Amino acid sequence: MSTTTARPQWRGVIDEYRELLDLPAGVPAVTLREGGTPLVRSGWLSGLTGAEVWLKVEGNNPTGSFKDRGMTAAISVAKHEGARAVVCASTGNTSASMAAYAANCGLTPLVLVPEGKIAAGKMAQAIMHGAQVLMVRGNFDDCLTLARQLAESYPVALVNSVNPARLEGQKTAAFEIVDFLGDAPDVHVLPVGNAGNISAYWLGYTQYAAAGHATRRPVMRGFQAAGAAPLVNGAPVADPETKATAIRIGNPASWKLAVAAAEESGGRFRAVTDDQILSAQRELARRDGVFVEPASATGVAGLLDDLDRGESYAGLTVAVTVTGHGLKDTVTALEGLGDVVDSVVDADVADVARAAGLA
Ligand SMILES: Cc1ncc(COP(=O)(O)O)c(C=O)c1O
Ligand SMILES: N[C@@H](CCOP(=O)(O)O)C(=O)O
Repeated sequence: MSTTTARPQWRGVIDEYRELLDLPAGVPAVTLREGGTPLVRSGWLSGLTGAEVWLKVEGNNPTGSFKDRGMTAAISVAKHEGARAVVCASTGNTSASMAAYAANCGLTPLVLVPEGKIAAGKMAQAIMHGAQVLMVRGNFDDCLTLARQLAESYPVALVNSVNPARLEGQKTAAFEIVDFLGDAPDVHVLPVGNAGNISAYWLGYTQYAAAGHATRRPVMRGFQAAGAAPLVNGAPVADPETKATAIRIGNPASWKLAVAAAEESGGRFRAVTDDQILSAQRELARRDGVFVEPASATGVAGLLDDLDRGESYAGLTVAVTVTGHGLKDTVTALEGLGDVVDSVVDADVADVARAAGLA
């Protein structure tokens, strides 16, 4: 008989951090064991900056993005409170996540997305999990307005990040970073779209520091795509445009919380171009082996842009959230590479060796 003791499985963010989350007492967790994502040291960025740069790889969540941390909480509460159907506006990831968690507990998912602006992988996820997907002639901000109106007038629970349970779940990423590093980083860098995530991280770092688990809170630096940078411009953008479709958002719902996070932490928002984002995405894949979707590389692009501007990160500990998996949007990833099939060869070792430059 084997003497091996079974290792306890990661329980998902609600049961790992329940006492720190402001959720209804004893709410049963609808979980796909989200969270517990790796913090990978970036040799490339650490070398460039002279800092210790850690990537919080949120693409390793069950549906491939950080949204799962918030969705386990929002769907658990919705189910507990007797909802039968859930709705979200989405640029893709929220819908994939909502649909998966709704499927897991038997809720009916309804998704509103901007027509023609959703990466195929994300659309496939929502559809495979049984969501009804309605494509709206409008942008994400229009979709969110519609989703709010639906939830006000019809029996359907809204699970975008305006639902407070979402931020409760998402703040667990900050807890995990502190748990791993032993303290908060000096600086935290991340992409910003609807601005729920930067707000959730700040809540998490603040709560953990207040509870004595960290001696400090990081400086929060949020980066947006230049064509969709309302927080940088200080005004909503009517027609946001960027190849990083996940953050193609002109009027972030958590605007005030995000600005408070930046101001209270001594941080800021800056914009980077689509070329910078796509280049950062490629470099991260090639140099660190971490394949993220375009929007997810926005923080890395921002860090590189800061270096170009002469900003120093030397000697600091820096956390960079890379928010979603690269496989969600392979079309945009490959678009910039031209002909990706190097050459076709015969099934012949000499031919292969020649083509590979070995002979
Ligand atoms: C992959 C990805 N990264 C970043 C963001 C931005 O996060 P937030 O909307 O919480 O600012 C989103 C969604 O907006 C996203 O899907
Ligand atoms: N990028 C998001 C936009 C909606 O954000 P949410 O956090 O408010 O749900 C998406 O994936 O749809």
